[in-house]
Amino acid sequence: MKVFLDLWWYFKKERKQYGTGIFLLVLVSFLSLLPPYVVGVFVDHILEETLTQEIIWYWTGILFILAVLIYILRFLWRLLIFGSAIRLARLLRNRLYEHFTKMSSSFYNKRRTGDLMAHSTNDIRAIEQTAGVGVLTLVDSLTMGGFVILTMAITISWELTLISLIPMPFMALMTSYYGTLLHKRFGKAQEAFSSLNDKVQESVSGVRITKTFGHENLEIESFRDKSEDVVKKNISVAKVDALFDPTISFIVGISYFLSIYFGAQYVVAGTITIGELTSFTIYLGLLIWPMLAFGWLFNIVERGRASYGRVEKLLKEPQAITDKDGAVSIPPEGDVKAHIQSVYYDNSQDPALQNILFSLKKGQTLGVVGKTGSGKTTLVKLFLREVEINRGEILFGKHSLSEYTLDALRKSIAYVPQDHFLFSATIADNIAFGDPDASFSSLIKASRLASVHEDIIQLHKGYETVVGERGVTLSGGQKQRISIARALLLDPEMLILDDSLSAVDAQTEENILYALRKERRNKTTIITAHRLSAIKHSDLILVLDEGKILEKGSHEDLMKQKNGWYKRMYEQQQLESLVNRGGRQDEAPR
Ligand SMILES: Nc1ncnc2c1ncn2[C@@H]1O[C@H](COP(=O)(O)OP(=O)(O)OP(=O)(O)O)[C@@H](O)[C@H]1O
Repeated sequence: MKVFLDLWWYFKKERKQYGTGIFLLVLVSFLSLLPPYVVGVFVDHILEETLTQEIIWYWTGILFILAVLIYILRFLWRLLIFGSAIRLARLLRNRLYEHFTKMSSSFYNKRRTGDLMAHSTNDIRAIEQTAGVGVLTLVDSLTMGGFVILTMAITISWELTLISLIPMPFMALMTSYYGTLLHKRFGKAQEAFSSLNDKVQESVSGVRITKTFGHENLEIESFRDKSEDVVKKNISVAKVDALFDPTISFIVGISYFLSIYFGAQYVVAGTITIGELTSFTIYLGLLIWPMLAFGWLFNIVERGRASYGRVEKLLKEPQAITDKDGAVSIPPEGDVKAHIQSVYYDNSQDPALQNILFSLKKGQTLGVVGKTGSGKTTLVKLFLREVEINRGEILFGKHSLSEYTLDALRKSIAYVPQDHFLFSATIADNIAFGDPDASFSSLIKASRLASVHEDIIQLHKGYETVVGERGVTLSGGQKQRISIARALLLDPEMLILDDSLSAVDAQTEENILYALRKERRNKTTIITAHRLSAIKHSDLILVLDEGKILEKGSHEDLMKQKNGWYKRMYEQQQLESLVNRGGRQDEAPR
């Protein structure tokens, strides 16, 4: 029952709804006691031959009014209690979602997507059940059970009531035992479901690679295993679940047996009337529901407790990177001065970056190159505060990056990641993602700058073409350029292109870079690349190697360094480009 204490904050918050709902529920329980009493009255009148038409009209009239009243009250309490439970689910779902959006990439590296999806669906549903059906069964089993027992004891016979209740403690023992068993098995079933969810997510997103490697059968087999596991674990839950009803019916059956056996003797002895015994057995029938409800209550509460525990644990997971107290909320603007002594990833002993010093005037372009794994992405992620600097700082405008709110940074900086992502929406919506109110002409302008406008208008519905998983398939280069257009639409103070030109051809790359130089004259740009042509025109170029600066300067400076990495790479790439063009020198050297 601890889960009710855990949810107390919500019950307090919705106290009006829950209070009224519970009051009506208790009222219904109370009103339900009348019909068995009326049946007893009828039986005794029939036996005593005193039943008149007037008595029939009187009591059936009362029963009719009662039925209508109970009908309305039942509708109302359902609305109040279940409505509040649904709102709790919404609240928790939104909290989880909000939390997910705030978590850093290391959180997602540790967690499986399927698991997170299972928490947002199954666990929330189990909590909703606890706050709805759980509250109903708790209140109903206690009040209805209590009222019925009291009525039987007071109005008929307390001795017979005690006798009929003898089997009940066994019911409490059994349900508590089943409840514990269920808790364990439900936890395992939930884990298996998470794992299946994860498998589906992974298989669907990786279906192309699976096909390419001809691993369909292996995938199908592994999916079957997981699915089989879910079935097995759910059946083991169902087995315990299935024990509840028969156990309770059996125990209630014994109660019936005892009350009829002893009740008949009381009637013979004249202690109670036949009408009263009839009422008594009907009351006993009314006890079945509260007892069943009590059994279910354990079941529901156990599930709810497990689920609430998991959701709470997730919500308590701290955000790795948060705003400082009194952080500056004005979006940064101005020069950049980086003085990075070291940057470590959580799980790593070696620094991902060390001793990176450079300055950039507002409006300048920084090019970052280096071997794969040299730290280029890590460096640009510092600007977004996706990764934190351990020692040192980066000044952007008047303050260090860590002194701005994350919101302010996001407003100033637009980032085009290596692994671009398009939503299942129209191209227009994808581009307008950062500014849904942007005018159509600004979308076109951004697309032109990103050299993707011509490609878009060739599609059958132009900007209204749906892309992403359910839409047309675009080439890697087209997706990259749409991602660039999405960032350019914001006309950000700082634009970061993280190897974002890798999938476009040399000519398109040249066009985009030319457009950026022209349009973003006063705005800062950072470009990381493997192809040196993408950063050749930068005001400052950093060559990184194992997280350190190997070379630093403009293209001209670096070309002067004899046997330098940059010079060698540039010449090699020039040669490759020449070979690719079939030895034609007609294009400008890049
Ligand atoms: N989330 C992470 N956790 C731990 N180590 C990481 C993480 N991300 C990157 N690294 C490590 O940090 C180093 C720099 O990686 P980074 O991605 O910045 O290199 P990069 O130059 O951008 O590489 P590429 O050109 O392949 O994109 C690598 O050794 C990498 O293994």
